[in-house]
This record gives sequence, structure tokens and C-alpha cells, in this order.
Amino acid sequence: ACSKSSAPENVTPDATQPAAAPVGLPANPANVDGARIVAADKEPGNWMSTGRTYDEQRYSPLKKITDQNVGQLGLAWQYKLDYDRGVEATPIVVDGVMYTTGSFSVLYAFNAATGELLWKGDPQVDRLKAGEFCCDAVNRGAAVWKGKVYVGTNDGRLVAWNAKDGSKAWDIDTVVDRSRSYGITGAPRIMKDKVIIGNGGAEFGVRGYITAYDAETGKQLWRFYTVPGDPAKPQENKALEAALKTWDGTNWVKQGGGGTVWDSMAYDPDLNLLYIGTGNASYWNYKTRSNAKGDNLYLSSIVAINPDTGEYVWHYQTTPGDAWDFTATQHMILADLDIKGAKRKVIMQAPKNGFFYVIDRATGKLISAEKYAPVTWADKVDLETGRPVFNDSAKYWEKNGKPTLVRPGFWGGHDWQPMSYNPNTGLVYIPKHTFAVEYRDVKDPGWSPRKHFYQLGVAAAEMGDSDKDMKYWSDEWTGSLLAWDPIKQEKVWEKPYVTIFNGGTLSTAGNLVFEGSADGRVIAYRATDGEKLWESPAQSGVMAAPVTYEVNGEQYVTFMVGWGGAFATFAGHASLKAGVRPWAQVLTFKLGGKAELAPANYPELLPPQPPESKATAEQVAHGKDLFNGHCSQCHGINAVSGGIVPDLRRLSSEKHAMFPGIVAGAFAAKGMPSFAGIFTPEEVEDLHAYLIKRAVDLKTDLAKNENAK
Ligand SMILES: O=C(O)c1cc(C(=O)O)c2c(n1)C(=O)C(=O)c1cc(C(=O)O)[nH]c1-2
Ligand SMILES: [Ca+2]
Repeated sequence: ACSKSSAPENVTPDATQPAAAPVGLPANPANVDGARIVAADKEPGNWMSTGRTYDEQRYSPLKKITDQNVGQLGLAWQYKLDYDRGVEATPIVVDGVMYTTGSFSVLYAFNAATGELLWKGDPQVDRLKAGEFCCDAVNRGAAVWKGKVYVGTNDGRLVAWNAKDGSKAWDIDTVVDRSRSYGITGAPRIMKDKVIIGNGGAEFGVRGYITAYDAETGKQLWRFYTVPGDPAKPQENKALEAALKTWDGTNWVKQGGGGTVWDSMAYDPDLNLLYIGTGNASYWNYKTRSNAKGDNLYLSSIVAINPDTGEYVWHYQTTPGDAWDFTATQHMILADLDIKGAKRKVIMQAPKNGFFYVIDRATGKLISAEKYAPVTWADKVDLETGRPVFNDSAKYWEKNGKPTLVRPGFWGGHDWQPMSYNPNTGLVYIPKHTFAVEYRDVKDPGWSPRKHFYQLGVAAAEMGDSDKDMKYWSDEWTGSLLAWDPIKQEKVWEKPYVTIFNGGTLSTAGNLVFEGSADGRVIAYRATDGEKLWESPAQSGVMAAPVTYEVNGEQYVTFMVGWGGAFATFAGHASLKAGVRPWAQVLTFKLGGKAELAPANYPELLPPQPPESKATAEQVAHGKDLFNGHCSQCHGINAVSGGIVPDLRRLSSEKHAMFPGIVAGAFAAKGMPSFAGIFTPEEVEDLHAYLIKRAVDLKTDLAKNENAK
């Protein structure tokens, strides 16, 4: 195979030597345009955009694999990816070639029938910036258009690759303010020769927006901000002038406001509307941000936009005045449903806040909303006003600093893992969470320019100090696959899992639902009643949504495997319950597949080796605050790692001895960012004191378990 990877940006390819197309590529690879995507059902063997169709239903009409023969599925091919961190991509498959992504936004082109690598595009994301991404170095996939393949990068660039040979066509910076922690994890969407991309970062304090670029040249065409800018200056458009009236005070200007468009979009070519899902607020704390006043538009909303101009058309806000990280960035599905005798063009979403919404997608008017998961922050959604009826119990900013339990919490009743809609069963298949956390009001912390520092204005998911407390929370958090009737707004069947963060779903005309699980399996269920018909080991947790496609008349199903993302990095203690280690790979199955699964080769776990420490209890407590503020997004809250990056309770004696050096960048080449100039020497000492304490805790715990045997 010709693997043409990681050409540094400053090297100009030799123009006199035409690059030979790798063997296995069609003459015109990735030759997709709008007409082809609109007519996707005429070539169901391809999967040409992230949700397969512009409706984003993630339903495939292929039916060679059915509920009758799915038991004969076997491995067709396996490909080990470069980085064992979270894998979240939906592959694109066009004319026998698969384009998919792994960690650090690396793009792979495979022969879709054999798994042979045709080329690889590494955008050279600075691995040391990993501390500035909220949720691991993840990427949710590529988009293709007229011979190019597009990927947004963790460090906020949009890169176009030539599908013929993997050379770079263009590479542009999408970030408006490099002093803030913007990053891209979502897949681009493309319509009318425009590539649309948003970004993430609301947990670090940013102002959300999306941008449209010319697919051919990368030239910027328009930009839409989701929250108003500094009221002292004119707003970019009328929609933002209107939004400004729904914010109070000016604290949010420095805090960023939030509303990041970090994942889902959908497009209706007939209505000519682009739908974007907007994220949570920066800061989370409604009082600190906006004096607990106003709806704070357009946070936590679905916004319909004219893709030609970037102009606002309508919005529906799911959580006015969001205070809990209730993003509405979750997957949106367009469908035409029979509701009370009328065919309605609807948009469906199960955002984090726990309500399943059915909305008229021409007007933005709410049709129905019901709880699909346990919810305490609102009693119901009023169908007259379209607004939630808030429950005061969730208003932590009114509780004098007392911890306040809210259902769901910040990972929602459902996070980014895509759902799917099967028009035959009429059901939506949702990777659901049963989730709760405590939020606690803290004294207004003000704005901090430290880039990798959570800026929430509230303490959330404090786990206490004891492993018993931590276990309590991990037991609270469970997942399931929920089959939901969107017309009746009720559950049809549900299958439980041990943790949250199971995989996105795929539904097919073979009466099947495919899903991978956090506990390391790939599974097929009967779509009508949820009976499990097939499963196979995945060797790691699966979060991404599978796809299905056909090459030479044979149907394949591909799962992107790899544990990581927000849950496994931040909440190591709870994610360990899934019992998997990170191992990133592509697994493709077909009927009668006979390939043998190569064994996974997980790194060894060291026993804790804490040195003596004379630190005071105050130092340890200060170290804990520093750790949970700066380090927990990768190394896990209270230093219990989910295994995606090293468990700092298991540092070797040598590493303890060189601890200040590691914090200052000694392991930069291995991906540990340098915090030189960010922590004072005293802060480094306190951090270390806390980690020594946690190593002692673990050592004691392991010894106890040993004795118990
Ligand atoms: O507000 C944001 O800007 C933002 C960005 C991201 C992201 O880009 O991945 C996530 C979230 N929020 C978030 O709230 C969340 O639960 C989440 C989970 C994940 C993941 O990849 O596992 N990303 C994100
Ligand atoms: Ca968020």
C-alpha cells in the first residue's frame, strides 16, 4: 500500500511528478456532490455524508444482512489506529473507499473491502495542546465533496485533503481568538459547495460560532455567532441584536458566553435550511454569568440558518438560561411523520436536558416534548409556550453553596453519540444515559486567562474524598439502548448497559440496530423488539456509530473502536466499571467473514510507589483543587484515571523524583503538555503532595483487597 502520510506543511510537493494514484482507488475518488447526496437512496451501497443522508437518519436501506442471518457475521478486516485514545468518527464510504478519522484528527483512507490503507493525512495537531481540549483528542469524522476530504482539527483548523493521493489541498485557521481554548471535534457538513464547521470549548470560556468556507478554495463565505458579543460594540446582525436583550449585566462578555456548535447539524434542501445545535453557556453558572436573568439566546438551541447567507431564520431554545451544561448539540434527525392525521416535516432531538423534542422544521414551532430519561430540573414542557416549566430544586445558585442534585447532569440523558431513525419501525434508537450530578454554587471566581482551566463558575461532580463516595456516583450512572416512538412520545423497548457512553446507533432495512458498547462489545439487535441477535468482542469501549455499505455486491458493517472521550478521561473512577482499556481500531464485519481478531496489547499497569511526604493537609487540599481544575479533564477527577492517559497514582519512583520536570514539559514528546510558567513552584509541590496522597490511598486500597482474598 502507498501510505502517504504527514507531509510537513512547508514542503511543496514536486509539481513536475504527477502523484500516482494508490492502487485500489477509483479514477475519481470522493466524487460526491449535493445531487448525489440528495439521491443517496439510489446508491445505498455508499455512505456519503456523516448521517448518510442530509436528513441524518443513519438508516441504511441495505438488507443483505438481516435479522435472519446476522448470526453469521464474522470479521472481514481489522486495522489498528495510531493513538489509543477516544475514537468517535463515523466513516464515510464512497465507491469502495472508506475515509475515517482517529485521535488528533488523523485521517485514514482505506480500501473498504480489504482494510488496506491507501493513504493517511496527519494534520500535525500539536500533541502538547491536548490540555486545551475539554474531552480528549477526539474527532467525529470527515466529509467529502468533489474529490476532496475535509477534517476539522483539535487545534481549530479545517483541512482539505485531495482524495486521489492524500496530499493537502488547503489548511486554514478557523479560530477567531487564539487566546481562548477553541478546538474542533465535530464532522464538517457540506451543501452547495460550502463546508460548514463549528467548534468546542465552552467549558474553558469561549464565544460560539460556525463558519462557511468555499469547498474548492477554503475562502471564508460567512460566519454566524450563536451568542452576542460585547454590548459596547455593534452586533454582527439583527438576530444578535435581539439575542442581546436576553442577557443581563456584562460578566458573560469576558466569560465568553458559550453556545459552541461542537457537533450536530442537518440540512433540508427543499426548505433550504441548515440546522445547527448550539451548546451550553460559558460560564455554566447562570447567576455569575447573567445575574440569573434572561433566556440567554441562542444557548442550548436548534437554530435554522439560510446556508447561502448565514442568516438566522428561526430558533427553538430547549433550555432557556442554561446552567447545567445542557447542550442542544446532540444529533438531530429530519423525518416526515404522521401526527394527528397530518404529514409533518419534523426535526427530532434528544438533547442532554432529558426531553425528546419533535419540532416543525419549517417554522421552529414545538409539536411535542416528553422525558426520555429521569429529569428533575423541569416538570414538563408547556406545549402552548414551548417553554420548560422549571423546578426550583435544580437552581443551585439559590442554595447558599449547598450541593444540589440535578437529573440529568452535564453528560445528559444522551450525549453526542448519534441516534438513528428507522422509517419501517417508526422508532428512534437512542444511546441513553441515566445520569445525575451535584452542582454547588461557588463565590464568583472571575475570569482566568489560564487556557486549560475549566471555567464554569460552579463546582460540579465533586466526588468527595473517599472511594466509597466515588463508587456511589459511578453506581448512579448507567446507560441503555432506548427504542423510542417519536409520535406517541413513549418507550417501546430498552436494553441496559453497565455505564454511560455506549456507542451511537445504526438502523437498517434488515430489521436491525447495530451498536457498540462501553464494555467492549459490538452488538446487533432486532429493530422491532430489541432481541439481541449477534455480538462480538471489540477489545475496547465503543462510542462511535457504526456504518454499513456494499462493495462488489457484498454488505459490510464497520465499527470504529476506541475508549476515551469526556467520560473515560474525566470520570475515570466510573468509566473503569466498563472494564475496558483503550485500544483504537477499525473492525469491519461481513456474512461469513473469517478473519482472526489480532490480540490487543494493552500497556502494563504499575503498582503505586509513593515517596515519603511531609506536606500539610492544607497543601494536599490546595493540590486537589489545582488538580481537579487543570488536570482532571485528562487524568480523571480525584486522579482516578480511566486509563486513556497515565494514572498518576501509579507513577514509578523515578517519575515521582522528576515530578517538577514532568510538569515543566519533560515528557512533551510523549504528549504531556508543559505547564511551565503556569504553576508556581509551590503549586507544583502541592499538586505533587495531592498525587502522593492518592497513591497512598490506592496502595492501601489494593492491600486491603489483597487481604480480603
Ligand atoms: O461545550 C463545549 O464546547 C463542548 C465541547 C465538546 C467537544 O468538543 O467534544 C464536548 C462538550 N462540550 C460536552 O459538554 C460534552 O459532554 C462532551 C463529550 C465529548 C466527547 O467527545 O466525549 N465532547 C464533549
Ligand atoms: Ca459542554
